[in-house]
Amino acid sequence: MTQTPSPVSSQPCRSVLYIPASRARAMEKAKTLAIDAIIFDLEDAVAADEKAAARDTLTETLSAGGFGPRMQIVRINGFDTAWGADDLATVARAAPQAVLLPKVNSARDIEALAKLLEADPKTRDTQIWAMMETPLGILNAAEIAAAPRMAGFVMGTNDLAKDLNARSRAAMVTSLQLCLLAARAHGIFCVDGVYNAFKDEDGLRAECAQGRDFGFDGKTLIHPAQVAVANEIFGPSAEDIDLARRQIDAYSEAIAKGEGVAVVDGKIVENLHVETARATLAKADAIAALEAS
Ligand SMILES: CC(C)(COP(=O)(O)OP(=O)(O)OC[C@H]1O[C@@H](n2cnc3c(N)ncnc32)[C@H](O)[C@@H]1OP(=O)(O)O)[C@@H](O)C(=O)NCCC(=O)NCCSC(=O)C[C@H](O)C(=O)O
Ligand SMILES: [Mg+2]
Repeated sequence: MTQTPSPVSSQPCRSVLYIPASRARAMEKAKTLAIDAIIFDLEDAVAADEKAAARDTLTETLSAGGFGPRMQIVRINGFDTAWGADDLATVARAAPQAVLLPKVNSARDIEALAKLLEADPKTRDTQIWAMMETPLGILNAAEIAAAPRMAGFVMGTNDLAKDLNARSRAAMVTSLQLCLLAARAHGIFCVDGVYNAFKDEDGLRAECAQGRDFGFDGKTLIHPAQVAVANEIFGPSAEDIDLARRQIDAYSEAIAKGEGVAVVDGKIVENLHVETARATLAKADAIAALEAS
């Protein structure tokens, strides 16, 4: 029997901001930013000799709270490094919603982490997100998405470009789409990689639009200046909402007349388009609720 994937939730995941866990002031600033999720980073953005202090700063910051509805995710170092085990102990103390494992290669990496989380009562409900950034991980995307506790993929396009020896985003499109296929098949979030040139708003806008059209839920970001563009591009526009309402109304009228198909703006509207329209409205409602909170 085929497994029915659970639908991706309407929970907004448009803007996912990385913050080095060593930067207390930046973590404080995040409480004022209109971001849907935060990745508190203990991995690449924190130098080796700052890791221990960053763990303490992170524990204090998350224990103090104040992040409201923003999803809290902690990126730890891998368990093949000297820091992974201590980072996981920090996750148990700081109690974020999710832990993000870098450089995931196979479902075994996730299963091992899930066992560790299961063993500690403080992390029994912690979800797992995976950095998709190695060639082997990309090839194993489907089994990784299906692994226990998996809630989301984050594309690591810097590491992936390095490992592929790629010089363009075009060279990574197959990898991005393999991860999207796996995420959609298993009903988990899939968030696009970062845009490194954080002062180039036009470039960011173009890459966000491409990521949205591919099907990503949102974009990982490295600077507050990138937040507004990601929220705009990955949220339904006024035109999207208007079209969704008109499609739902036209389809209801068609059904009332005993017809299975409506036409809106010269294009057919069937049941499947109405599902998409309802999802658009649900996302718009979720964003409005978030912004009102
Ligand atoms: C890139 C930065 C080092 C720039 O920092 P800075 O010079 O401090 O920027 P500004 O002076 O313009 O900052 C203005 C204010 O904004 C705050 N700020 C800056 N960055 C952030 C942030 N990420 N989150 C929250 N707040 C932030 C500053 O504190 C200033 O605030 P205030 O003083 O109150 O006015 C810096 O932006 C940075 O470190 N960015 C994150 C880098 C990072 O996390 N990199 C790792 C993730 S990317 C990655 O690893 C991808 C993946 O694995 C892959 O393989 O692709
Ligand atoms: Mg990386």
